[in-house]
Amino acid sequence: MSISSETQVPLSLPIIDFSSPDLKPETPEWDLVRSQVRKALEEYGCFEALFDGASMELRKAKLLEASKEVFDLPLETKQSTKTNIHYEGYLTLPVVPSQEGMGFYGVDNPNVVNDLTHKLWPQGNTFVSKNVQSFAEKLIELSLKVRTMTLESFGLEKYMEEHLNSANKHFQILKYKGLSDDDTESKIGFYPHIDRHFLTILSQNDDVDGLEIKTKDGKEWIKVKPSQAASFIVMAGASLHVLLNGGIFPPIHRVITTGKKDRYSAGLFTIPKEGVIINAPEEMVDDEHPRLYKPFDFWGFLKFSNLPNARKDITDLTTYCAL
Ligand SMILES: O=C(O)CCC(=O)C(=O)O
Ligand SMILES: [Fe+2]
Repeated sequence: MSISSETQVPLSLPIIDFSSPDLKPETPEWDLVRSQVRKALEEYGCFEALFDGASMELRKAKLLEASKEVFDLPLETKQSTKTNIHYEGYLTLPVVPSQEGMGFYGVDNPNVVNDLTHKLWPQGNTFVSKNVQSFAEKLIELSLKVRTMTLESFGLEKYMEEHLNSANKHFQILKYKGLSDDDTESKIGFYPHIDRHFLTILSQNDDVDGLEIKTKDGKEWIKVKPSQAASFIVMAGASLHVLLNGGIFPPIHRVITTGKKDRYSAGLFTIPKEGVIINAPEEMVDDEHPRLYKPFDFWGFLKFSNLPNARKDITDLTTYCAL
């Protein structure tokens, strides 16, 4: 049988394996993975990472249970976690009412997770806090490897410590309500956007897909179908793009809800600390690569790109930096 010219293999993301116990700096294995990371971030702005197979599968299952416990609480209880920090506590977006999130800002501090679970359950909830923390810890480990490799691949070792110290770790669990019986078509679960911070690591539950990532040429959406249960999507954000003077790019992505089942996902976000000014090192600037952005204040950009007329794509960055 001949294959029709219409038949196309669906696009997929590069897959990079971080699971080897020998993956340590200054080994041939590290250098190989580092070059794969660099290529993927240049060409796709993201990749699928395999990391710690069996242990992550178990952690993922526990996190799913913990997420359900959180989102099953009464709305008022969830709302009581809100503070004046943008990322902290319960979060909903008026334009996408089917989505809700719970954010642990500064997740590497055990008090943050404990305090938040105590707001949700006066007596605390060890199952939730332990599992949130241990899941986030593994993602922090992966994000540290990716950030280190990325800076090394551009020869920016001398800025490593400063960069690694310049970010807070934020962990968020998310729920997207499945379609109701009246819904006849798929719905937007999360509108198309670029992430604004340095780096995102996403974990979607295998049985409900929905994440789609736009190709660099802007022509196609890649439907993300993780190749294994224990895999994660690593994605560059606008702040990393600014730091590397455009050396990598932040991809546009969205979530589409197609089935009746609720979708749960979780992410680790590496967010520039307040007061940090991001400026591409001189090593990243030459005649062929003129400086793209003036010194960049992430928290100012966050406010700007939250305004109702923001486009949620890279043009927000160019507009903000031209002000
Ligand atoms: O739920 C997802 O898979 C995507 C979430 C996302 O894009 C975000 O939180 O920025
Ligand atoms: Fe995102």
